[in-house]
Parts: sequence; structure tokens; C-alpha cells
Amino acid sequence: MTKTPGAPLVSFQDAGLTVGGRRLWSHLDLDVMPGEFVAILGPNGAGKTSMLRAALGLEPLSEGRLTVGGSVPRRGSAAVGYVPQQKIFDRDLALRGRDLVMLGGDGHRFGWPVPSRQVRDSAQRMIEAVGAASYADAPVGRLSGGEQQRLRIAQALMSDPQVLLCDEPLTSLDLSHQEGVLDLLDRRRRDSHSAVMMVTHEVNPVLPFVDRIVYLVAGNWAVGTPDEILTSERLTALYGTPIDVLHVRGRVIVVGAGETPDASHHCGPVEVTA
Ligand SMILES: Nc1ncnc2c1ncn2[C@@H]1O[C@H](COP(=O)(O)OP(=O)(O)OP(=O)(O)O)[C@@H](O)[C@H]1O
Repeated sequence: MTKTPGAPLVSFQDAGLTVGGRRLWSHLDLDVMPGEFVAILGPNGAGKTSMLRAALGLEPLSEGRLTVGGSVPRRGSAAVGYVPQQKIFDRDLALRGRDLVMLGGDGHRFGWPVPSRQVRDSAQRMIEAVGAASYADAPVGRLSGGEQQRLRIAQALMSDPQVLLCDEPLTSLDLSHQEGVLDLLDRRRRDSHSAVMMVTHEVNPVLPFVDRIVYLVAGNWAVGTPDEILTSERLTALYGTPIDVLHVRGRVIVVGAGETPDASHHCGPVEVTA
């Protein structure tokens, strides 16, 4: 990945994505800058995961342009780390947590080599950083959802990516581990001027960290700071139906999103809460 100071690490220009004959979003303009933390919000089926898949080079745009690190995104780039949406591993999978993390080093590019000393050391550092040292040598299928999730995050950080794409990485994590993971990602993006794009349904834990929000709803989108986007006026315009954004004891609650005409895609909560 070529790093030009001041150049966006991820750039959507007049971008549109249609999958299975359905236009998810279009005319999207978004530059994610080095060091920036962007949250991608919206109801189920709005196209959040598909946006990450486009940046991973797994889903070609139907319109416009997308560059990651200045180039057309390609599968398997070591400059891009990915924490996929959680799937629980098979209970009998013969893989230790540590092996899973090491696959993020050389493994994903060269198959299953004997890991180098450097990869083993780096895996240990990542395992400690996500607080997984006490169970890293257990079979991954026997670990809890939250433990598996922390190992996936460690794996995604192994290649020291310039762009980290996370799909609901906080799922299954309790509050203290959510904070731990967010702190880690926040420190890392500041220290290495890397970018984070995080799909999440859990708005409140991420609000202290995010610079901007991309909010997708039924083909429409809005991009801005949390203060700009999380308002009743802005979300009412976006959803095309009355939405209330409430601030209750320091938490943001979005009420009314389940009553939109596109409710068939909204099997998620009516409220966006922590
Ligand atoms: N390859 C595909 N072929 C057909 N339809 C697809 C494909 N990929 C995604 N979709 C559909 O596109 C829509 C958007 O999917 P996507 O996973 O991006 O939504 P999302 O916003 O991440 O949703 P969620 O919050 O439920 O995870 C969904 O209706 C999904 O079924």
C-alpha cells in the first residue's frame, strides 16, 4: 500500500453497489483519512457488510470508484485487516486459538507454513493485547463467543494493517472487553495513523472513539460527525419517517426506526442502544 501523506486510505467516489438486483447504496462519497475511526451504522440489510466487502475487493462496485491505499482493492492484501461478522467455530475444530491468530501473519498468504519466530512473537503480543493469553492454547471451538471474537481481532491485527475493517467486532463481548478492544483499536490507529471502519449495531460504546459516522438506510446514506448525524432531524430525513434521537444519561437512543416502509429489512432493534 502506498502511503501518501494527506491522501485518503479508503476513498469511495460517487460509488454505488447493487447485489442480487437490489441497489444497496449509490452516489456515495467518502474519504477515510489516516488515523480516522469511522462507524458504519444502519438497520439490517442496509448494505453495511457489503460496504466492507467492497473495500476488501470481494464485491465489485456497480458504479463509481473505490480505492484502498490509492489502488483498486484486491483480495488478501496484507495492508487491510478484517474482523468478519462472528460465526462460532465448530466445537471439534483442531485449531488452537494461537494458531488462528498466527494465520493472520504469514498464514493467509502462503497456506499453512511453520510460523517463523517473528510470527510467533507477534502473535503472542497480539494475544496479550486483546487479553486472550489465558486461553490462547485451548482448542478454538471450545472457547466462548467473546473469547473467539478477541482472537479474531488479534488475528486481524497481525499484518499491522493500514486499514482495519471490522464487522460487528463487539458482538459477544461484555462491557469491559468492549472497552478494552475499543481502547486497543483507538490507540493503534493514533500511533500508526491507520484507519478503522467498523460496522456496529452498538452505537454507545463506540461514540467516544469515532470521528465520523456513515449511516445507511434503505438506499440512502449520510456521512458526518456523531453530532451531525445522530439528530432527530437528520435521521428523520434519512429514514423518511419520524425518528427521535434521545439522549438519556449520556446514552443515545434512536426510536422509531422499526416503523419505516423498509421494515422488512429491519429485524434488528427498534432502538439503537448500547
Ligand atoms: N451476494 C449477494 N447476492 C444477493 N444478495 C445479497 C448478496 N450480498 C448481500 N445481499 C443482500 O444485500 C443486503 C445487504 O446485505 P448486508 O449484509 O450488506 O447488510 P447489513 O447492513 O450488513 O445487514 P446486517 O445489519 O443484518 O448485518 C441484504 O438484503 C442481503 O441479503
